[in-house]
Amino acid sequence: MTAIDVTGLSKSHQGFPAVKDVSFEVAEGTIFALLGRNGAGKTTTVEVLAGFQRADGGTVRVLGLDPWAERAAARRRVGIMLQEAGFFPDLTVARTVDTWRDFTAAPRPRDEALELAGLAGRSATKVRQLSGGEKRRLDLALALLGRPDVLFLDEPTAGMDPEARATTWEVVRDLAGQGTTVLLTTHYLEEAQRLASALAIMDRGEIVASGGMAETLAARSGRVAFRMPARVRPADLPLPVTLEGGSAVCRAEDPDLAAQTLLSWAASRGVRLSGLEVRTATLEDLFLDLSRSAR
Ligand SMILES: Nc1ncnc2c1ncn2[C@@H]1O[C@H](COP(=O)(O)OP(=O)(O)OP(=O)(O)O)[C@@H](O)[C@H]1O
Repeated sequence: MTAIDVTGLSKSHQGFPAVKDVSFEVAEGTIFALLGRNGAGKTTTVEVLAGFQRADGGTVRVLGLDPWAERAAARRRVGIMLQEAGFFPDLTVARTVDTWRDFTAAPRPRDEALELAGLAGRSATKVRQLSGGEKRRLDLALALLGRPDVLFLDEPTAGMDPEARATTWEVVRDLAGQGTTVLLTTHYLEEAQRLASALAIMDRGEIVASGGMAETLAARSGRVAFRMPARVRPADLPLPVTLEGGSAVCRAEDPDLAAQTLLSWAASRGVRLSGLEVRTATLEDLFLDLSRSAR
């Protein structure tokens, strides 16, 4: 079942086309990463999906509902964590959650939400005394209050230390395991690669790559890197390489095969390839390749 369906979405801000003809689908119970450089149009897309902004063109459906026209019905089933949280700084964490609970149908108990978001024990703290990462966690606790079927998380781990990030991703993974559909944006590509089963990369308002995570990465070149041996010139090697620092880097669809070719060449000449590193494409490779070609 498709939980989120975006077809031909476009949205301008004061004449500036922030999102142009964007289409993607998110399957129920999966984690989908919406990625892109600053200003690519991710937040605008999420805000349209969350019903905060009205699309200029195209169709958007969340659980079959139009998030703008059927906002009340959609809101009951989604949890939203945007980049700018509007908290009252003088309220305690507990009061903030309780105030939010009053507006939520069948909310989770306060302590359960705080525990889930990694804020257990901080109930009595005033919001102004929370760190940036802790404020993100409070935001997550509020997004989880209504046991949403769909969660929109716009840079949920911004400002968190590595341990807090890992805990947050664990929560997200558990929620998806229980059937929640999660659409998130993040600049932490390694974590997105581990967490999400599908992705779309946006650039200047358009989608430049999308699909299943595994398939999308498998279709990209992997790389073999090694320290360039003394007295060997790139032209001597059996495969084309680029020099990056002191390393020779060979991009290949099948990096294992490329490594074998290089190693047998080296063995036949009594050359040693040290620091050899073989890996399939990562999300970061894909992202950087796309950014380079977009420049
Ligand atoms: N309210 C607004 N008024 C005018 N321009 C806007 C507005 N909101 C966003 N924009 C512009 O639209 C473009 C897309 O912005 P958006 O916030 O959607 O990008 P993003 O991919 O979420 O970026 P980031 O990673 O920095 O959060 C940017 O060029 C931004 O300056």
